[in-house]
Amino acid sequence: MAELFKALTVEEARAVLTRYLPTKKTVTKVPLLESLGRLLAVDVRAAEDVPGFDRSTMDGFAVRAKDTYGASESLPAYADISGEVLMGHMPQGKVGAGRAWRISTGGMLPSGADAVVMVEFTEELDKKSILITKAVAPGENVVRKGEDIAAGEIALPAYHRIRPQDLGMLSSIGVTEVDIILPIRVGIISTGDELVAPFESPAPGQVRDINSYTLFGAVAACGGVPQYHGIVRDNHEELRNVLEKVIADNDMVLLSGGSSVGARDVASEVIDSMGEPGVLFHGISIKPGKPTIGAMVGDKPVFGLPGHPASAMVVFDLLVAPLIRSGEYSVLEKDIYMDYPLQAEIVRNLHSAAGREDFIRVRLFLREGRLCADPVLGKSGLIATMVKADGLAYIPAGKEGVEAGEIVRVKPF
Ligand SMILES: Nc1nc2c(c(=O)[nH]1)N[C@H]1C(S)=C(S)[C@@H](COP(=O)(O)OP(=O)(O)OC[C@H]3O[C@@H](n4cnc5c(N)ncnc54)[C@H](O)[C@@H]3O)O[C@H]1N2
Ligand code: MOO
Repeated sequence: MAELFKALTVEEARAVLTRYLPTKKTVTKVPLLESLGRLLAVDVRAAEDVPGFDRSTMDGFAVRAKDTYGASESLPAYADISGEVLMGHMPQGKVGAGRAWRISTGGMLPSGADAVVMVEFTEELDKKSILITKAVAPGENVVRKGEDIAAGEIALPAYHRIRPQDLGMLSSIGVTEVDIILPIRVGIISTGDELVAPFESPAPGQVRDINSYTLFGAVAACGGVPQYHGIVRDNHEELRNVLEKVIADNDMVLLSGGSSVGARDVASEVIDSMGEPGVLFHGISIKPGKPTIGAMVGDKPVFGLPGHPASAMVVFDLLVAPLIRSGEYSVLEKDIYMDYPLQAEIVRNLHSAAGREDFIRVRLFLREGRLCADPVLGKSGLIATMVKADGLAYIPAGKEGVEAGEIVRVKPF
């Protein structure tokens, strides 16, 4: 069992978890329209070219580009109209020298033609002939066969999370069923004698449960399947019994509260007693979120998140979200800066102890075109601080605070 509050750095916590995390994934087939937001289990290759033929991207005339060379308004090129492309049909015939075929946007280019002149750059002399007032280069106003994706190419790689545009790509290559990784089921438990459900009226000394709800939303937002398991009292026996069932029913468990060092803080002892290897660390050198427990019970990660609502969300974001999102546990080793893509000017001085990574809730705004981050003041027990914030700013361990005007890295919510 890990020593109480021998705090690890985030990097160390990620590394120790990574050592124990399972690599297995469960794969299932779902209809294309049910795959949105899921992770692909395998590389998906295109079996055929898309488009399957050269297509016009404009309404106009299909021509041989070289017949238009030098054409201008003052010296137009002349062409005979020798055919018309019907949408959805293969043109019967060939575009010969000095000829043009009427074509609509999306129509199949007739053989012989290699470009399309937009209708705006033509003048119809009569039903049979046009003047072309602008030259086109070969391939102009045309999408080539296989230009969207070529037969044999990987359309989408394994572990890719399917977005709306990916549904379009899959439909274009005729994929109607998709192999996805089954989303991680995450059991959520709130602990505390003071907690009541949201539909209850809290008596003096009681508060409504917040963490089950924020964590439920956070799991779903990452593409996991949250399972609400309610409130458990600060009691060894009760927590053990609930935890046993929740671990059995899920791939991962999130407990919140009882992770500190108080007399009622039972989480660490109970988690450690559930099975090997047990608690891997208890305490991370971050603010907020120091009293965090990371454990594995068999091949299932179990996290004891701090009770303060903002702290629980910050730790979730740091350690839990990457696991759920990626479906591939090794991503925990990724550089933290990858997650903080924005650079913003902090607008107040902030203190931070050296040797501790700080995650500051910030409001974002633009000042004279520059992105600025204004820290949201308030304790980590206040959910309103998360509600008012637009993101988290990151202060690395090596820094003893930041001064107004300094650039910080920010992750938007
Ligand atoms: N002497 C010390 N006290 C505390 C320390 C410390 O280092 N020494 N750490 C503080 C920090 S930082 C945090 S964070 C909290 C962590 O506490 P626990 O994880 O043990 O959680 P609890 O004591 O059960 O609760 C803390 C706080 O959060 C409220 N809470 C808990 N669960 C929920 C929930 N589901 N919904 C809403 N609010 C919740 C609870 O009522 C407490 O107010 O410990 C500090 N103390
Ligand atoms: O870590 Mo506590 O989480 O600072 O509020």
